[in-house]
Amino acid sequence: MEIGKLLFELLSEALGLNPNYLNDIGCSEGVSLVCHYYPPCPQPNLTIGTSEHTDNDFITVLYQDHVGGLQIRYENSWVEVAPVDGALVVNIGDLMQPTTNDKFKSVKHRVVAKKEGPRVSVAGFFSKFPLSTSKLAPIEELISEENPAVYRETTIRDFNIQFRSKGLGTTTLEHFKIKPGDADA
Ligand SMILES: O=C(O)CCC(=O)C(=O)O
Ligand SMILES: [Fe+2]
Repeated sequence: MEIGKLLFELLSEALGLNPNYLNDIGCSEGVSLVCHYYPPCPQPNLTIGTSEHTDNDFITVLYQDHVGGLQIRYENSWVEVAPVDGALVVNIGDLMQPTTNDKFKSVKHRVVAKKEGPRVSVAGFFSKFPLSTSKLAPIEELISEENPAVYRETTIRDFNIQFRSKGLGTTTLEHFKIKPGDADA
């Protein structure tokens, strides 16, 4: 929780906002921990550890052990995120896009299967209570005539319902994007 709060302060500053902004709107309100255990795989080329996806949260603080296998999508290729002893990986999640009007984009990632192992990782997902009816919309200070809102207003609850109806690896964000003609409707 402490690391998350500090990260949200830094991210607020990077957006040109008051350092408390993202914490005040509840980005660090809750964290859920998911522990993964990847057994050694005799034929890694036939399967995948965790399939390609973006996380359904504001940010993820991830611990991975020394085995490796985490990859992020960068400029149309998969890039290894090599384990660094004592380091945590921080990923931007989907909820950050409607919040920052696409200033921070969620990162696509996956975990490949390996002959070595087992591999253990612990992901801390910073979000709000899944059924929270609190507003999910671009921060007003980040919207202007030159930067109009990319997403329509929704709630954390409705975003999660949409996410769960489609499943991991799909783009929930597309559903909440403002499309040409929406304003006339
Ligand atoms: O095991 C990992 O390193 C990543 C797991 C992951 O992407 C997730 O839990 O969302
Ligand atoms: Fe993930």
